[in-house]
Amino acid sequence: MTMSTPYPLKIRAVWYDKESNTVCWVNTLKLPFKEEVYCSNNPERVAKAIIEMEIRGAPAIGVAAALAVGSYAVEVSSLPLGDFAMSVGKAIDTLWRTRPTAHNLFYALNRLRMILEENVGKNTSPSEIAKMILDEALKVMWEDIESNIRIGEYGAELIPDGATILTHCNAGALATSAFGTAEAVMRVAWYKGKKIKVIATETRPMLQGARLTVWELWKEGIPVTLITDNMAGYVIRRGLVDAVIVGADRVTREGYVVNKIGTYMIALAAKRNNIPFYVAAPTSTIDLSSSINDVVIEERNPREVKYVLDKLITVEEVNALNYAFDITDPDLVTAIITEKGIVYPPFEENLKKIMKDRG
Ligand SMILES: CSC[C@@H](O)[C@@H](O)C(=O)COP(=O)(O)O
Repeated sequence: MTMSTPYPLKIRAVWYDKESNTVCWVNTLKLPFKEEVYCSNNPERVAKAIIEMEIRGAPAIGVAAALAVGSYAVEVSSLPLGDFAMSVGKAIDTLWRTRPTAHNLFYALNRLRMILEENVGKNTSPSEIAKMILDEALKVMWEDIESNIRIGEYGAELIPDGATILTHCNAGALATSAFGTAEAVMRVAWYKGKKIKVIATETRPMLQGARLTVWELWKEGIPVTLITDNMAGYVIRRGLVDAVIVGADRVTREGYVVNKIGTYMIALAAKRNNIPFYVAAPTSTIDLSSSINDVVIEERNPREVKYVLDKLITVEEVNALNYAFDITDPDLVTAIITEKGIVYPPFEENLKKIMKDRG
């Protein structure tokens, strides 16, 4: 399955290699210093890559997990049906437990689990089921790329020529399969000739902004300025920012946006200073079945806070908190840019409308 795209896919974060029947990914932990690629169809290895953040960003996690299950299903398709079903079910469970917050992971794995269960019930042969699962995983990947491009096209309309956009974390190609969400908006605006500039926050503790967003925009030729996270409020207050655009890991039915830790403070500053705060997210990130009270905010190893690029920066024994995500209230969000269109408040009502044909 291939797809021609109206814009170049200059960076691929996650893809399928047919020849070796593996999922391949760029190890984002090594960027921007080294472009290291790994390929595997071992669910445990891919799960480790997600947990340790070689692969990160909500859509990229979903696509990688789907392709891991798809390629693994093909790998074990010579097993008898019962053993095949058990092995693939176990692979889905392993990937399910990797990171708890991004909805895309559960969305993608649920699609594959449904195919497995339906067809095991019908006594379909393992090789046919494996093919269906792999095809579905590839569909998840292409849908992701397609959504990113649509998000870019819808979002670019909101961006005035010459605008300075502030973004947080990395919602670029490296957080998806190929094109990005918040960065898709910037890319398309840029390709359409809008002379935008971007301010990227460094995004402690894992530095996705400094390491990944800056690298991606640099490669694209889009002017980018790096700031520390704690500069965002002042930079906005000084009038240096025309709009904020971020991605999301999960959008709840009420329109709460769960995204990288630090997003909430930026949204507050944007509201206070009357600049728009946009969220770019595919519908695979929107979970109408979750209310804000159900959301699990991942807490990661405190070591990530105490060390920067493997260098200890504090007293080794100190306690550190490491919430990976925060929650932005719906009233701080100007609009959510999806592949189906731009959603404005009231979010609870309008998200429902846009999600109607998503099922
Ligand atoms: C298009 S990616 C949107 C989000 O996944 C992104 O902003 C983010 O918070 C990523 O967090 P990470 O911990 O790097 O996986």
